[in-house]
Amino acid sequence: MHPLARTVDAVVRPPGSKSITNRALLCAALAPGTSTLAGALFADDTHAMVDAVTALGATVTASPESRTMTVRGGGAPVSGAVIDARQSGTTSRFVLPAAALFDTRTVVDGTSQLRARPFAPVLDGLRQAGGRVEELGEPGFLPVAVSGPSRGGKVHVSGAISSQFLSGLLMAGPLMRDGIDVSLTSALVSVPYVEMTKAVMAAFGVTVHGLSVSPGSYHARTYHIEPDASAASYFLGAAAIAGGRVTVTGLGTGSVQGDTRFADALQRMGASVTRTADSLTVSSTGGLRGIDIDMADISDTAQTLAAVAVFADSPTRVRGIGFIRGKETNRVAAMVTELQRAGIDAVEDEDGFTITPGTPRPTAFETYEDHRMAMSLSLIGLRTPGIEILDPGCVSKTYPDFFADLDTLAS
Ligand SMILES: O=C(O)C1=C[C@@H](OP(=O)(O)O)[C@@H](O)[C@H](O)C1
Ligand SMILES: C=C(OP(=O)(O)O)C(=O)O
Repeated sequence: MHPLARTVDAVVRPPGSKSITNRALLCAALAPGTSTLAGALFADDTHAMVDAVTALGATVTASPESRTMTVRGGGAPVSGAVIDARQSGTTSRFVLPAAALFDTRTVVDGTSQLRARPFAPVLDGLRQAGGRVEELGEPGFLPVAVSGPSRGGKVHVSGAISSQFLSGLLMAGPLMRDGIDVSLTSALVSVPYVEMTKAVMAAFGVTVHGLSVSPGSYHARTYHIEPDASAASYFLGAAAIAGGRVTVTGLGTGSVQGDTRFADALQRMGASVTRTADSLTVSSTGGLRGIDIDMADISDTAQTLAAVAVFADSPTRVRGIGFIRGKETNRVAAMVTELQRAGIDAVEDEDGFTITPGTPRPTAFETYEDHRMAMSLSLIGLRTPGIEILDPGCVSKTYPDFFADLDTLAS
């Protein structure tokens, strides 16, 4: 990577939201009729979901050039379906309850990385809802076989390690005989993602009251997907690090993505933020200060903030994100280890990390098969010479063209 020669002044539009694309694919697959998803993300995680809903009986026609997916929904899985969710948490956690709507047996599996991530809360929830669950490996982990039909009703689920379990149960809920009524047994992390689930379900004709949904049906429709706000965090972070201005289009004040709040964190650090109905702009003249911030709601942007924190003039403490140790990698340990590798004083805390600003030395960063390690650490290369990102191809999980788009900041 080469540091930027000057401040940035760019307008970018990241690809479609992974989280919205995967929710819309599932809701469309459960809706009789044909839906059109415009602005969809084409990346490993959404390809995994396309394959998953196809195994559940949907027909998906994808057109990468026009960023459109057409979904004929309302089908049923063939007997003995095996779904490979690859590295995708959303795909795996969302399709398990959907597969358990049907009386056929479906196996859900993934890469060794996904096999190491937790699944117990959604499996417990499914059992309470009357689904049959067989853990084919270690209890609480993939691979898992499910069958139904789940009758639904009252279920108690932990929200402490992921909100995806709750989102998956809610999306299958209207097709359960008794609907579903979820009670949380702990505080919920990643709360805005549950609001997003409700918003996408509502768009496909299903209303969730609190965490309760009555029996009903989804309705096919044309649905427009916003650009990905987590992906946008790298460009907004770049404006803070390099100075200058970046506008992200398509992420307006009405966005359903909590990660747009990353801009508020940058504002607290001293950047300026402007929001319009269709855009989000961060500008900075330098002089960032460290902050103390709870990122439990927006944890996919914690690594981005860590990269920005390196260039502030006082330490940054990120709290509330202990649960990101169970993501693609142990993100708390990985970020601290890599910043230390660059000579930065970074310390792991029980619920996050503390980063003291410094001057990074030239470093080849390990990325741990974690797209967000690669994308966030690349921001350090915007200011520091001699930064190399190892295994850069891991960004294909959510953003295959990331490095090409990052290069546009230099033009
Ligand atoms: O529901 C979703 O689309 C997501 C929820 C979050 O996960 P957790 O709820 O596991 O924190 C987030 O990290 C992930 O990238 C996408
Ligand atoms: C945690 C992530 O993804 P998932 O849980 O969907 O695999 C992510 O994209 O940062």
